[in-house]
Amino acid sequence: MSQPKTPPPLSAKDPSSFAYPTMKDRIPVILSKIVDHLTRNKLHITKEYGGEAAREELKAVIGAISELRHDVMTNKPAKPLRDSRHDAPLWNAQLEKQLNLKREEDEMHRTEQVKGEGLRWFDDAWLWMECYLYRRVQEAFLMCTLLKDFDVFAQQKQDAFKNAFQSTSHLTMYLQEVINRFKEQVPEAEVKEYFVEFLQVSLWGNKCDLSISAGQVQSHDHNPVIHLKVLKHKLLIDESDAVYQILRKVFDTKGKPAQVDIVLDNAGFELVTDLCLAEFLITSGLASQIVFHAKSIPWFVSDVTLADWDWTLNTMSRMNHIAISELCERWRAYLEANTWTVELHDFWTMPNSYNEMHKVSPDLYACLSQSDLILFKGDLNYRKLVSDRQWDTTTKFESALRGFHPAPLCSLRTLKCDCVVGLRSGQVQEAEEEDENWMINGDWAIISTCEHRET
Ligand SMILES: O=P(O)(O)OC[C@@]1(O)O[C@H](CO)[C@@H](O)[C@@H]1O
Ligand SMILES: [Mn+2]
Repeated sequence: MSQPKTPPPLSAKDPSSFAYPTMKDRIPVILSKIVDHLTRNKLHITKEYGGEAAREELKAVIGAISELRHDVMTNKPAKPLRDSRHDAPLWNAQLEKQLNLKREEDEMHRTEQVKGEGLRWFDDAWLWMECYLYRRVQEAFLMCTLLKDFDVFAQQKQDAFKNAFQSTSHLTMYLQEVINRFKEQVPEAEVKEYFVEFLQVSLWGNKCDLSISAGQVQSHDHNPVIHLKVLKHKLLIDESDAVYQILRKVFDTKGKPAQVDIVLDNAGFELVTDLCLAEFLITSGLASQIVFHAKSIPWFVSDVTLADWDWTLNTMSRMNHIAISELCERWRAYLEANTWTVELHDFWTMPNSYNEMHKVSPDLYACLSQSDLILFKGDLNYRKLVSDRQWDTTTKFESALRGFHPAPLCSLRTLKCDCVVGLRSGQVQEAEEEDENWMINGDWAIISTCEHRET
């Protein structure tokens, strides 16, 4: 396949890109909410984290986040990280590399007035700057001793989970029925129907992301399975069948069920939908091993950390709800038996697109190469799969992966930013006629897959 020329990355220097309102409005709001949360909870945090010393640290954190907010709003150059977390040298080396690339480009296009040194919020690649922003938020805490492991987003993630109790109740009771159904032989057509249902519930679980809503917890009391029918026409690309065939084929090639990797996105209800999908994959026999990939630091407000994983399972296991508590017992058993494992890797919280993984983190690329199917959840993962470029929307998904083929993979993504590939020609117009914000409001989605493997 002839490779299309790689277009430039999305950037806030383009006022028509969602990068611009993100840098101009959304990120300052997210940073203000962090300062508000810390200020409002000063007494509680001071008490819980060690008295006067914690109060002093809290003051420093609030100062650092306020300064970061001012830096974004006044387009100051990015600074090297000062904390001693083990990923800081890699971040700073990448910052230097981006700077050198920028100098070379400025040399080449001398026409542009060089705005002075540095990567800037409103000038450079949105993906790089936005990932760097969340790592700078972490830096403020990592500079502390008592507060270094504080997750400033934890409360919002926990509220989001509690807020979704109705949907969680509907989904888990439905899953219990399906588990009972599989006590007998289930015809192939029915297995596939259930697969598509749980895959699409997990997809739409991605609408619940707190950074897009700048922390506003969305309430939902609908039944997620019934709701699929309403959402169907907003599924712009639906390759569910192809994803199912990838799993079926594993039996023929390996003679046993698949290993499925799930690169998680948001905590809260989205994590519940991912756990239910993973349960279905084991119950149906489509998979015998699930590897979940979580984040090693708080990320993009709502992404799942190990602490969120533990909190969610502990909270569910204590809920007075028969389906939820029975499912939690199954899930604890899967974790005990290593049928389910949860892994962390710093690459997931670096700024790199996934076509750079084999260079930056060859160990992770090798680990993903063991998988039979990698499910990437959410918008940020999609952006990293396609390098956050301004592709022509009819570009093939495989081309946009730019050689990232550790194993057959699938993106389950609701659209929250202005980059998308794999559409039919004319599909953009159809969506625009119905919803001018179709690319950024999370109401539209895609299920895109690429079966190619290159280790
Ligand atoms: O990955 P997720 O949780 O689906 O979305 C991440 C996100 O909220 O952050 C970026 C914009 O700030 C976009 O990628 C997207 O809107
Ligand atoms: Mn997210």
